[in-house]
Amino acid sequence: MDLLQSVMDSSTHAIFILNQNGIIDHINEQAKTRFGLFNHSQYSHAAGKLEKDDIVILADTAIGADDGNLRPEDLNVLGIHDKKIHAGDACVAVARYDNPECSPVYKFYPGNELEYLKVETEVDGIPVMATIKDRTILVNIKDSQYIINYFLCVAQLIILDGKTGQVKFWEENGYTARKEGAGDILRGGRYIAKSPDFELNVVGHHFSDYFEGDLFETHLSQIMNGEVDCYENQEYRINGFELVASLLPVYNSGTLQYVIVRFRNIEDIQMIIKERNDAIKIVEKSYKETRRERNAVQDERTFLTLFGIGSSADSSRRQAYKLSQLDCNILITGESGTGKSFLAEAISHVQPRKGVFVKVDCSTIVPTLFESEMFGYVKGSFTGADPHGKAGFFEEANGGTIFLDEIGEIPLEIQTKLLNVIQNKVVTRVGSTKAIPVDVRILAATNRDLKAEVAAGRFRRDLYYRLSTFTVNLPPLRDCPVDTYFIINNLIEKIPIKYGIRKKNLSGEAFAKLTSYDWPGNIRELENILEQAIVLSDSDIIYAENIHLENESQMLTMKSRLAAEEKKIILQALMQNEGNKLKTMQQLGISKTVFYRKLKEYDIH
Ligand SMILES: Nc1ncnc2c1ncn2[C@@H]1O[C@H](COP(=O)(O)OP(=O)(O)OP(=O)(O)O)[C@@H](O)[C@H]1O
Repeated sequence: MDLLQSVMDSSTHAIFILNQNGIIDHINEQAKTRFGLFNHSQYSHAAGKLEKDDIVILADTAIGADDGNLRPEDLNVLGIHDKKIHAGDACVAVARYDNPECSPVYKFYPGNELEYLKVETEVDGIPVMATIKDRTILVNIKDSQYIINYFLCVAQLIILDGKTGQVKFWEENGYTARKEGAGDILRGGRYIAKSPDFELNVVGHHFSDYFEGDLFETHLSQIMNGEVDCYENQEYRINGFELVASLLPVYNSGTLQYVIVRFRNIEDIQMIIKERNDAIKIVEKSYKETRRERNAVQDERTFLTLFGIGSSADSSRRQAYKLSQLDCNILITGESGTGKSFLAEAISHVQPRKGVFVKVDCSTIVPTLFESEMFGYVKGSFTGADPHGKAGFFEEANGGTIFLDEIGEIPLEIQTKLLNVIQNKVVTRVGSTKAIPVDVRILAATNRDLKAEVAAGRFRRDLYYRLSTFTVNLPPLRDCPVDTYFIINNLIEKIPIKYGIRKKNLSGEAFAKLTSYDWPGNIRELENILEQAIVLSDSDIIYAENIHLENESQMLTMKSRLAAEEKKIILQALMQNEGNKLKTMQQLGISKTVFYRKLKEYDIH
């Protein structure tokens, strides 16, 4: 055996080496096993085809998928003419081939959500049982058992000789490569002999002669044409198997010589796919169950889907939806990053009130400009003002909604004016005495404990009661881990769109890593981590090692360190300028707005 072959065989990966024309030059033992290129069982059968009166046992988890393109009409040869059976349905049947006088025994299950399907019968005194359960197809014929495990879909076809009752064919891994899918055989195709020493020799043949997969073929031809450098850890469907492969070209003096096709360790992949499918199944199940209970309007469904129907934080979101339909003011509370702004925008989309949505981040407004920014000013009110005067945020939001984010930051004197707006539905511009009527819905949010702020005299009690009549509290992510599933699902759709990249999938392990973390930074932190993982990972699958939770905390530390440095610089500059703020901001080269925001952020008086 040559050295290259020994090296390849010692790998845990399935490897093919293709020449520059796509012809298989080398294949290792793992690849032969993976694709069923040799017979696993100790039994043999001769080559042949279906004959009239043969007994056929068919168990297919999804008609038309990984079964040699079986079509519902192909079942006619088994005496099954059922218009209710469609492509994608699961089906189990025991029947005679090409004998219209014999009635088939069969069951089918619509769609691909099959959990259990079983047929038990007797043909010519031979007991037969075929079951699809727990990702396994099990067929019992007298005392023999035939088992095929699957992850997405598979079909088992067993043929008993119509005269002798002897088993003359059964499916084994590799049936697609051998063109022995159930569809091929029911349509009259021949099957080759199996024996314990049988091996299908694919070396010297084009890869696509035996292995089918559209995306894989596209990528392979891109590599062959030199359009793409390489593909690493991409998800492909080949001969019905979900696989992860890398396509690595080998050049000699600038000319393509070979393409190494390396499939990741099979056990790994099967585990990853199983974990992911299980996790998704659990989520989908709880989603469907809750949906079944409800008979809600489309808007409510869309609204709740954003946050995860059936999640533990569901009650606050349902409450938020109900409140959105009333024209009342709403206070949204919750720790930083729990999605308060996101919820406010969602409310504005589903509420009956139309008009503009004006978002105001109260923490970024310089105290001296608060009044004019909020309520506007008339011409000549103060130096530096727009000579024509200006409408404030409330006037801008007239007829629509204003979202006051970080409402706990509003200075006391402005709180009084805000109360006036709420009670009398009018605003008075700075420099004017004229009251302008405004019709505005107020949504407000804070991560502060406003009750404590009231007790400390920093927030007006009457304003607090006005705002908090309808309060929605968003719990932190750690208190409702189920929400993480839904948010992850939203984010893995949203992030690739934001960055204009392909959608990526999470491995089961990555999913588990994300859901077992307690997310002190809530959804914002989860979003940052997922963004990093999705944008920076090279493959279409996000593995656990792509999720950098520790790095994130280092990044936060870095952020807080930078903030501490910035505060130090501002304090030093203030000292040098003996507290003169104008001189300090000039020395630092920052605008008045930024300077005052920093003073506030770092609590410098
Ligand atoms: N249900 C959700 N699905 C997807 N992304 C979400 C969801 N809720 C929030 N986000 C995202 O999480 C991030 C943080 O949300 P948001 O800014 O609304 O939090 P917040 O509570 O207002 O934070 P802060 O108090 O710090 O202002 C945003 O980027 C937002 O788009």
